[in-house]
Amino acid sequence: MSNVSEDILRVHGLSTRYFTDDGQVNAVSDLDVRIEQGEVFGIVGESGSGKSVTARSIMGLIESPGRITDGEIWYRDANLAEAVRDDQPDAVDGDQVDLQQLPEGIRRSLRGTSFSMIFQDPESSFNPSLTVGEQLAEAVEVQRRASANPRSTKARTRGSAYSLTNYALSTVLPSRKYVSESSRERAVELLELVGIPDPVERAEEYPHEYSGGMLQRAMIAQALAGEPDVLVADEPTTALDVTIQAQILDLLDELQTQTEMTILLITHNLGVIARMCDRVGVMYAGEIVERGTLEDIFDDHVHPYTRGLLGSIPDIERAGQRLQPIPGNVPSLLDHEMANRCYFADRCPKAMEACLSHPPELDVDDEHHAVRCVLAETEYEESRAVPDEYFEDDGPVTDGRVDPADLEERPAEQEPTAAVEDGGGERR
Ligand SMILES: Nc1ncnc2c1ncn2[C@@H]1O[C@H](COP(=O)(O)OP(=O)(O)OP(=O)(O)O)[C@@H](O)[C@H]1O
Ligand code: NI
Repeated sequence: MSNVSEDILRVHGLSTRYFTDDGQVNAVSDLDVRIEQGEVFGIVGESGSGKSVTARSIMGLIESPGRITDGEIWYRDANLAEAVRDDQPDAVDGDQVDLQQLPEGIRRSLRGTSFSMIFQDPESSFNPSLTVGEQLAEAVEVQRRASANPRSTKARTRGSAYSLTNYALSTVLPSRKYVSESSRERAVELLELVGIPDPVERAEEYPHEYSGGMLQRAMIAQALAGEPDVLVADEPTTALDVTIQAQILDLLDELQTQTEMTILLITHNLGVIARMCDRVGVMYAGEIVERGTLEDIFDDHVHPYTRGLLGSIPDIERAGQRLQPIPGNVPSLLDHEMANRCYFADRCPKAMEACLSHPPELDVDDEHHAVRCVLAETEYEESRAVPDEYFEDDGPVTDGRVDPADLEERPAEQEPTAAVEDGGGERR
């Protein structure tokens, strides 16, 4: 694991809302995350818990009717800090910069070079009418221009002025005819790096000529073209079949080791978390409800929701047994339908009177392990339990159970990662 306290990213009090015709959707609320340089940080939760909105907020990719309404996103980059300091002193703290306070042009210039994102659906990342090689070469070209910008140490010693304008100008998308031969060569190298056979030939092919797994690899190559410090991977393997899933996870793991980049990995699959991550945040209803190391989450969890997620993992040793989905529905995130209580209380087997006010985040035993649940401080007492009938009129009638597919898309016998249940042999 990486050195303690070298945070590359520090998200504080992040709230992202969507202002829809039905009302305000509280997609992400008061979210805190610290990600250390070089670690793989996982975010896990059921569908609709706000994982993708968190990822897009960090990337600066929230579109109307959505908006980040609150919070800070501190990113550690000494050269960026120096470039910004004069114009926007409030946005700088030592070698960290609050991305939320940067003009959109600067924020945009960081995408691809400082932050890259890969998605569940690789088709969306490629233009169907250009070859994969051409598109990768363009991505490389953007990076080449960016590294000629004042942020690089080389430019700095040559005495270029640090300014926000230089930043924005340096990463304007090049037109295709200016893509250099060396960028084309680098594109082929990238295809090779992500394990695409015959990369010279494959570079000449169009996206539709690639299989799903190959296109996923190509998208990873595209994300790596800018040598990003932080890779945000949103369900990068969900759409793939299990063997390919395992290969892509291996590839990400290998690339992470080679490049020492930091990865924010989003998934609803705790098996993927166990296999890939150093630390985890469990999301529910737009909040991180429990976070900590793998041990904290898998062995010493406090939140009944975390317990519930673990119970819903297919168990290889008990193959054939039914999953235990968490009863009840994910809550509405519409502001006017959210009661000011623990959002999980209506599904929680241990809901007590204290859960009827919204819990703050509480430390468990060390600085890494924190939970939004009164059980961090109080023992469960049956005499204080909220009666089952209490929540029956609270919001829409539940139609029974959560679809286990929301939590785990693969049947037990195909599950690629048994690490969750086998005592953690594959955990790092
Ligand atoms: N463009 C949008 N307009 C309105 N609401 C949105 C929009 N995008 C997301 N939301 C809402 O934000 C909430 C969180 O969505 P998000 O996509 O982050 O969930 P998720 O945890 O990534 O789920 P999944 O596992 O299904 O991808 C949901 O209630 C969703 O309806
Ligand atoms: Ni999502």
